[in-house]
Amino acid sequence: MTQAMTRALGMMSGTSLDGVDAALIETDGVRIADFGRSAYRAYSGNESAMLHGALGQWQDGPDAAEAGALSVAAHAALADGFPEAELVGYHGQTLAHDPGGRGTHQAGDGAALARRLGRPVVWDFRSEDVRQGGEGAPLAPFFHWACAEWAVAQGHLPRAPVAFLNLGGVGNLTWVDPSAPAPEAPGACIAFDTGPANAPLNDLMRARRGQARDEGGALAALGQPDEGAIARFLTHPHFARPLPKSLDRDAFPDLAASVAHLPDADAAATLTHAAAAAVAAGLALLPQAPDRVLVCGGGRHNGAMMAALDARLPARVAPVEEAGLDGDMLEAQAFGWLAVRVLRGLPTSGPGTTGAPGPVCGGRISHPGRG
Ligand SMILES: Nc1ncnc2c1ncn2[C@@H]1O[C@H](COP(=O)(O)OP(=O)(O)OP(=O)(O)O)[C@@H](O)[C@H]1O
Ligand SMILES: CC(=O)N[C@H]1[C@@H]2OC[C@@H](O2)[C@@H](O)[C@@H]1O[C@H](C)C(=O)O
Repeated sequence: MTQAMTRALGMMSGTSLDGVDAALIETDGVRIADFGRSAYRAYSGNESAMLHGALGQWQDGPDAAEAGALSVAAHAALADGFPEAELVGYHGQTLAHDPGGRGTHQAGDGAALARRLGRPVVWDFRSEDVRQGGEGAPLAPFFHWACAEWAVAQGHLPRAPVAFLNLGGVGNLTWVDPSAPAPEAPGACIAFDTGPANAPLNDLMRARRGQARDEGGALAALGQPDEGAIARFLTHPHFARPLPKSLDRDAFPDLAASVAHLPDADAAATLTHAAAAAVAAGLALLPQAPDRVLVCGGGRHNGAMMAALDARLPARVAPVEEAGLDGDMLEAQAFGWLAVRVLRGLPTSGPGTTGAPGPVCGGRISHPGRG
């Protein structure tokens, strides 16, 4: 039986703390019928500074309520431009993530957003997975299965295993078999957080140059990576952990310290190559290497990062646009697609993606007027 399609708006504000992405998607929570328009709202300097100051805080932290209110207001302003969306998927701002300890914290009250928008909002996507013993992240992998299935149907990809690599503040990778009948089917998706991606590089650029990022990878392209520092970085326990696994944004404090003595360009090149080396270390743990790695997220705009991946991965590396997808909006689309899955009672994660013991139906639905 064919399920009705829902037009959902997915919204994501990632670990880079640069702003909020929003994108429309039409789906039954399994297949993608259509992608829609999208928008981005950058955080102001003050907003970004506020959120940076709140990083690491839990629900009872001194700035958590203010960060949550900021997040709700920013998302509401963006969602107002999408009156056609029947349902909203709201990720919230991750401030802390420690699935084996205190849990995971995405600031922002979805019930407040639902009241403000007068539309149902699906939110708190990660807690249930953590409660059931999973990592709570990454959650885009089931959507990567849907993207692969869509791209195969459109003739953009062969029906063969492929990997999606997201390079945000943190990196995550999904190995997908588009022949699998559903994302929760055993063997359909294997996913994990690769390591730091852009966050340490952004922090370096902010500290040394007063800039938000290494535009295009121009600075890193002028430097030489310190291979000794990269080899030490790869001794971090994360890289020996079995898949799947997730990370907090600031899980690698020693990495920044290891480039402190280097000139700016060499420091940028080292952090860029460290991100790529982390991906290579993760790929080596997969039972079957993909022959193509499709890159999404802001890091694919960094030429030095793409060159480093090309040099270090045993696979062909290409932006996800090669498969007809929008690499800047994939995560926002993911949370629209996941919102529809929550509405339909379908699983949002499972053993292959978060290490949960079985399929997990995560997410909470808040209806306007009902809380
Ligand atoms: N033109 C560019 N040149 C260099 N780097 C870029 C460019 N555009 C984006 N980036 C990098 O990508 C980052 C944003 O990526 P993205 O929006 O995918 O991350 P995010 O959604 O915040 O994070 P996450 O995937 O961790 O949740 C920027 O902070 C910057 O480091
Ligand atoms: C806890 C958390 O917010 N994790 C983010 C972060 O940013 C990238 C990586 O680390 C990934 O695990 C996740 O985001 C994406 C959207 C995910 O869940 O797939």
